[in-house]
Amino acid sequence: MPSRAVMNDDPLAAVMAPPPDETPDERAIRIQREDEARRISDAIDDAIKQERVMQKRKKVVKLLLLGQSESGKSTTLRQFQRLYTPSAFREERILWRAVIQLNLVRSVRKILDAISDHQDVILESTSGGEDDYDDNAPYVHPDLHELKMRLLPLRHIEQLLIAKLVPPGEDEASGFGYFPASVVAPPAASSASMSVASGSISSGRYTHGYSHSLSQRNQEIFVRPGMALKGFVARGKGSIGGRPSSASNSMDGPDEPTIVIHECCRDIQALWRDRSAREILRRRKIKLEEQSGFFLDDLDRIGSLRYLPSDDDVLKARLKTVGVAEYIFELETAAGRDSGTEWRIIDVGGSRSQVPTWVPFFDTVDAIIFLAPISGFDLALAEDPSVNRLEDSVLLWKMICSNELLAHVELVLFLNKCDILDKKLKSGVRLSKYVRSFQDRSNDSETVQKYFRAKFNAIQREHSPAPRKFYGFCTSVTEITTTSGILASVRDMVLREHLKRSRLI
Ligand SMILES: Nc1nc2c(ncn2[C@@H]2O[C@H](COP(=O)(O)OP(=O)(O)OP(=O)(O)O)[C@@H](O)[C@H]2O)c(=O)[nH]1
Ligand SMILES: [Mg+2]
Repeated sequence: MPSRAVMNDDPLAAVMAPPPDETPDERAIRIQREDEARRISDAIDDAIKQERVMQKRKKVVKLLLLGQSESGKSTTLRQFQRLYTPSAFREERILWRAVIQLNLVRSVRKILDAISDHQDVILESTSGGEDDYDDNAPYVHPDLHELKMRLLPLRHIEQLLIAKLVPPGEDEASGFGYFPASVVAPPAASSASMSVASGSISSGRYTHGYSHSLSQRNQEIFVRPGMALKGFVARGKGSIGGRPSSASNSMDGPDEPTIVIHECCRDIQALWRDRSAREILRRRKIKLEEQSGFFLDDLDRIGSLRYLPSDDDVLKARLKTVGVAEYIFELETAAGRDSGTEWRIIDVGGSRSQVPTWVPFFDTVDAIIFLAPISGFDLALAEDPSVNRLEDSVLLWKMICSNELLAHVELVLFLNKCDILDKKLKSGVRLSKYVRSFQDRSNDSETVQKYFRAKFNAIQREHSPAPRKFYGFCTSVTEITTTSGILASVRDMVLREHLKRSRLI
């Protein structure tokens, strides 16, 4: 037994030492307590060891979502969450209300701005003409100016919603101007495999001269992963990319935006149905219904004081991503060979300035889902009106296919927004006007999808450093049923290839 003097050198031993006047009974109780503490401590150590072993055994699959801005990356992530962590998705639906309200209010403002810039059309009014809207839509309001005045409170609501969603001091949104979806970009040099026409764009359709002030007034609201102030929070585990925070979105009762939107509902409806307003939009080539975050046809629901976003609403909401974020999914609905797999899905911002931020993830991913929105063949990039969206997608696809770091990474192509493509083609827009190499093929959705699939496949074959399989899907990722099936196939394929690779290693 160490002497008292030696023990005093060790302050811990001094504290732990039994009291000098301990009785035999006290000693027995103390020893019993110490044994119990040791048993608990050993159990904790064992649990930690077991956890480490589990971590080592756990399959981690990394999936990267790539594609230009508005291609549908974050929507695909939301679909993934809806499918595999449904309770988290359901819980978060209410948090999207403010985003959807802002999307709605912005659509209203686009109409009001267009009206302000086109007084002449209001005075002319409209009778007949080549309407591409519902002919039964009543000419509701004889005085659009009066309507505009009545909708003024929405300006304040827009500011309120922005303040609610964007953290203070975050002013980068000003760098992202809105650009009308009907704008046609003059394509730059045609891409090698798919020539995008340049000469066929009539000056009438090339309308990107849309007033500068208007584009500034329509900055897109974005979410920066990791923004944890009062705006958006990109939580890790099981949470969704670009999800709004709950801080100011309680179900306690209708908040100010909900009340004001409810009160303005009839006037918004009148504005949206008004023939003069529709004529102005038509002349300006503004097709709100084809733009992201279009909710004007859902006013009855969204204008309700008790509005709770549906799954479809959450998938249709538009919230731009800036930056990169990794989301960890432990699948709630895991089954069979999926159990124990941890999915890490990386969502990136797709606008041009953000492409360099993708690269650091290239050497650790198992698979990439690349989204090419093929409905954008007649549109310009929001961030660069001189670049055609389809051409930009082709160039990005080529860049990804040819990248040496990705030579052995599985590439899955989503030719996305097929629903919009279908509507566009049915409305009479001819693909051959924009994509010359399409020539005189039939202008129907099926032929067009087949054509794009073949072109993107050819690019992959030509540019991949090593041969690889082509996984190409025609998708509309806002649609629930079709997307569920496709994501299940992708999940199985990625997992299968991942397992094969781990066995090889
Ligand atoms: N109709 C239709 N809309 C879609 C489709 N895919 C995405 N969208 C909508 O398009 C908008 C843009 O989609 P996002 O998922 O935000 O696009 P993103 O690629 O994440 O864009 P960034 O964050 O800017 O890089 C959203 O309002 C979506 O609801 C589709 O297949 N069909
Ligand atoms: Mg996004």
